[in-house]
Amino acid sequence: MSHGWGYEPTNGPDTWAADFPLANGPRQSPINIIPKEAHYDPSLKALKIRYDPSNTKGILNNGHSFQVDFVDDTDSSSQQTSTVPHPVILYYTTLTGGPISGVYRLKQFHFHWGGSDNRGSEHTLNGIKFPCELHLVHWNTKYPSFGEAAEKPDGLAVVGVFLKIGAANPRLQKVLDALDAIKTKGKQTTFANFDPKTLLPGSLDYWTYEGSLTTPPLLESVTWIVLKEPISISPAQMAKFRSLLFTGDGEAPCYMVDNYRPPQPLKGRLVRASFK
Ligand SMILES: NCCOCCOCCNC(=O)c1ccc(S(N)(=O)=O)cc1
Ligand SMILES: [Zn+2]
Repeated sequence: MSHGWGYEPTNGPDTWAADFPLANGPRQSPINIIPKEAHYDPSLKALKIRYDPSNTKGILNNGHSFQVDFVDDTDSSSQQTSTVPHPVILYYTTLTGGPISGVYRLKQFHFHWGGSDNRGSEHTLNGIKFPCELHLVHWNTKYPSFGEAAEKPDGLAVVGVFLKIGAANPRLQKVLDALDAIKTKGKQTTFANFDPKTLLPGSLDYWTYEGSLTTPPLLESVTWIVLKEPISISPAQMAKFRSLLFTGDGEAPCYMVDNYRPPQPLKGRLVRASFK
């Protein structure tokens, strides 16, 4: 029985408003970015992504995409074991600067992609779709948890990176090699320390606007930071993404492709550019 939101005709983006009325809200994502209509804002700071030897928690096929999860809380469970109190030293990957104030902590990154190279990204540039888009999801540490932050207008910050077809990207290889172990919905596997900064392009020039989660519950809590410079992915590496399944073990297999929401109305929002 097919239930729950997805990307098929019966449960895809055009049907989401029925269960998630925010779908027609005033600050929905993604959007089409028109560089000529973006406003250069000299007060925007440079993005600062500080990678500490943070514990990459694992990699998961959640039935909509796959995500690499990071330790983003003081893991209380590990403090219960020993009788002798020991400091649990946890490092976090944090985002500061840019359009945001305060410290946002990386929770996970994931991708959206198409069934062929002419589509797949969520944000578009002058109406152009890229074959794939990376999202690095961070939450504002002024709130106690991701779940709480996700309900606040300044709770989340997602860095979006376009991927374009080109030479094989060695930085993706470690992620790609893990996909064999998470082919179907619900599968997860461990994933050793991974430096998410290695996935970023040379330039951190960006566009920024106030938006939302691009999947249900579509919460309007995201400051979007979309990088101007894409990173590369090869056709063979794209094929690896497309070999994942939306479906779980034992279900009729359905390839995980076209897991992107199309651009939403701007509704008067301003898109600012960090560069001229
Ligand atoms: N009170 C509980 C609220 O829970 C938070 C809601 O999020 C549930 C899971 N979804 C996500 O975490 C989530 C994260 C990022 C993106 S996206 N594609 O906008 O980057 C989409 C979805
Ligand atoms: Zn996303």
